[in-house]
Amino acid sequence: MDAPTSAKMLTPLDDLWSRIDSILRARLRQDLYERWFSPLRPIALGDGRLQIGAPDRFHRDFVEDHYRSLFEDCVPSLVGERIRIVFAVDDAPRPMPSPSAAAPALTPSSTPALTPVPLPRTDGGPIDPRDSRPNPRYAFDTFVVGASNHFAFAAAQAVAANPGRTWNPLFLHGDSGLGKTHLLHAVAHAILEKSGGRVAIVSSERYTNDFVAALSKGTMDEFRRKYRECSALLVDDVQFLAGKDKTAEEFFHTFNELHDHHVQIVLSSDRSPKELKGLDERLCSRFEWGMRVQIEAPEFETRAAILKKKADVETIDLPDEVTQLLAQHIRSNVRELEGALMRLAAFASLKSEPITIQLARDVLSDVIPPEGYRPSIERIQEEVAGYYGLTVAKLTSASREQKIALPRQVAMWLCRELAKETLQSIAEKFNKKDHTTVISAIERVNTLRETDEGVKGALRALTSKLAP
Ligand SMILES: Nc1ncnc2c1ncn2[C@@H]1O[C@H](COP(=O)(O)OP(=O)(O)OP(=O)(O)O)[C@@H](O)[C@H]1O
Repeated sequence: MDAPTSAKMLTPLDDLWSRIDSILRARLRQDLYERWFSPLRPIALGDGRLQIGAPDRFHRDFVEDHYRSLFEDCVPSLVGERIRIVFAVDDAPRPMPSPSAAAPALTPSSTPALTPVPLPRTDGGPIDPRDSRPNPRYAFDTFVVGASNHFAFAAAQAVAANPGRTWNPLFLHGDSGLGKTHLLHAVAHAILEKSGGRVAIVSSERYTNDFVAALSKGTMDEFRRKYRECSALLVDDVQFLAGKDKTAEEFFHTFNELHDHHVQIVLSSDRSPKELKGLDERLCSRFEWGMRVQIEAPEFETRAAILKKKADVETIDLPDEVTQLLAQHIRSNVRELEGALMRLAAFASLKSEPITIQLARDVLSDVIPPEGYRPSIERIQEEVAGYYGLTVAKLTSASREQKIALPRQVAMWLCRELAKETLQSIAEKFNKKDHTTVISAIERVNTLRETDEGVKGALRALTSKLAP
């Protein structure tokens, strides 16, 4: 981490940062520290928050995803109060560390009062060409392929091998944290390697911000050059274009121009084009012109393989039984799976202990339930009611309306599967006289979970919430 430049004139921010730095430097493995923490620096302290700058957005996202809890654990004890940690991109040139900036001793009593310092401007600035660079960590060879994502992987590789000619656009969709961004960046790398030039890879939020900035500064020509003069355009999370009519219209014209010139377009979204509400139909129908592929939540073996690969890359010594424990309990989001691994590795490093089942259970108690844990029927009823926007009273009523009957059947199925309750006790908690209703509910859900996307999604989301 960049050290403050003068020990004599330490501001509260510099002083706090020196303390955080010396804790992390002293306790973390050196390679971990050098790689992720040394490039960070403090930006501002005040109004109950500490803002930390990372050199680019990949670095920021990684530290935010994986190490936020480390800061949340150590900073409040240094300042003696609750404090919010905010990560931002801060790529201004960094001063050389000064040898006089040795960290002060770590005595809580010498922690200075927190004097607010001005926060940096957040109003944009010139378009940074580096925004369009793909993240080097997201490549095809770091992506683990399994049944849940092999179509998406194959489509991404096909598009990268023959950009603009195979499927244009390629539209990847699926729940959060399942690897859509990873594949987008992998395609961008491969196209850059193959044909050079410039690829424009951007989140739809960034695209929107750039568009708004260009409008207000009168730099539309520059904006259009950025997004139209490229060998591929890859836009992440296009669902955020919904409701932003002017931006979506500009994107529509960009899409048409690139498509007409056989420039590859790759898009990702958390839902399919048909489900994109609030977005011009002409645009949504264009999203279906090429290939649309859904990425599903990875199955157990893929989750375990992802953990193994990640541990290899980060040189983390991860025993098989801990891999299995994590893969068994963290099911629906690879980002959370990776986050758990990194949190575990950081704590093992801080405590100078090897990674064991016990350490995993201690550190990850929020995502790994105690052995033998089963949710109660009441908890299942609450979660199911919340998921479907009902009250528990409605869920357990005698109503036969489909919008209540289906959630009730889902809840009964979960009570049997997760809570392992008897048919009779489930019937009682749903105000049914006998258990034949429960049997029919379970049979219906068993059929629907094979055929109905809505039920499949509900069971996945509810299971991961109730039995993490
Ligand atoms: N199959 C996989 N193999 C290796 N890493 C994966 C895989 N799937 C996801 N990841 C990793 O999980 C993390 C989250 O993935 P990513 O950001 O691509 O998800 P996403 O689908 O774009 O999520 P969101 O919709 O929230 O943006 C990344 O670090 C990514 O490298």
